Amino acid sequence: MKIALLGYGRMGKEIEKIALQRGHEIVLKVSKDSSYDICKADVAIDFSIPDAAYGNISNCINNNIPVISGTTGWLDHYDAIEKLCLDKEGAFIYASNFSLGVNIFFELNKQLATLMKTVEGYNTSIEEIHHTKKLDAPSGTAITLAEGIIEDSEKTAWKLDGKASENTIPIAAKRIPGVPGTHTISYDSDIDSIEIKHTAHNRQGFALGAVVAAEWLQHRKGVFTMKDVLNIG
Ligand SMILES: NC(=O)C1=CN([C@@H]2O[C@H](COP(=O)(O)OP(=O)(O)OC[C@H]3O[C@@H](n4cnc5c(N)ncnc54)[C@H](OP(=O)(O)O)[C@@H]3O)[C@@H](O)[C@H]2O)C=CC1
Ligand SMILES: O=C(O)C1=N[C@H](C(=O)O)C[C@H](O)C1
Repeated sequence: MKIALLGYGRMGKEIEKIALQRGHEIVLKVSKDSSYDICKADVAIDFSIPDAAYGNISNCINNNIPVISGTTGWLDHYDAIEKLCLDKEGAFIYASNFSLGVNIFFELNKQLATLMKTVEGYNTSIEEIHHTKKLDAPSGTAITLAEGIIEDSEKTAWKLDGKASENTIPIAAKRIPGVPGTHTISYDSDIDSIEIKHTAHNRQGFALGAVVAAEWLQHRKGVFTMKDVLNIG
């Protein structure tokens, strides 16, 4: 597969290593806001910055190139991308987190939320820890986790770094040098606490998931998620 890397930072470089190991070719490496010819690629993988993701993704779809995006912090435009992709009969996958472990964790989070609905007296909260270079907060993964809880509980919204009301889930975003990504869901009562936690030890899982998703998407049309790719949930 000929892959275009839209964003050649920490993730772009990690994806390059894994793509080469799996026998693919990197035909384009884009960093900064520059013009580029996407048409030489079979598939594009966007791990750029929040302000650039919409432009990168729409450029791919308009040129009929299947595109994977892992960039977080641009989801105000997600519906517009979904519509563009369906109108143009393109192929697109967004995931806040491409790692297999986190996608299993997403399912575990939903199952725990369903169980916790049956008991009283627990306060729900989410904590995410990332490296200090991260541009957005809360993390896309923390938002997906909050949405998973909201789907099957009385909670209706999440709130960053503030005091949550009864129906909102507080998300604490911490920044510590070198941390690839740690997410914890806690249910605390006066009697006890229940926690589930995912810790990424490095970026390999995110990168492998993105390359596997690109391989899966190459010959498909439509808007998909990692649940489709991994066939879980
Ligand atoms: N979904 C997932 O599994 C994961 C998602 N992420 C997300 O991926 C994104 C990238 O993370 P990370 O690699 O750590 O960040 P980096 O800051 O290391 O890389 C971002 C890259 O995007 C480049 N860039 C800037 N403007 C543009 C543009 N217009 N078009 C293309 N590239 C551009 C930057 O170039 P320059 O340095 O020259 O400015 C830089 O190379 C973040 O949103 C992060 O949250 C991260 C890990 C996993
Ligand atoms: O910026 C990062 O590094 C990460 N971003 C993603 C997110 O916002 O959830 C995924 C992962 O946690 C690493």
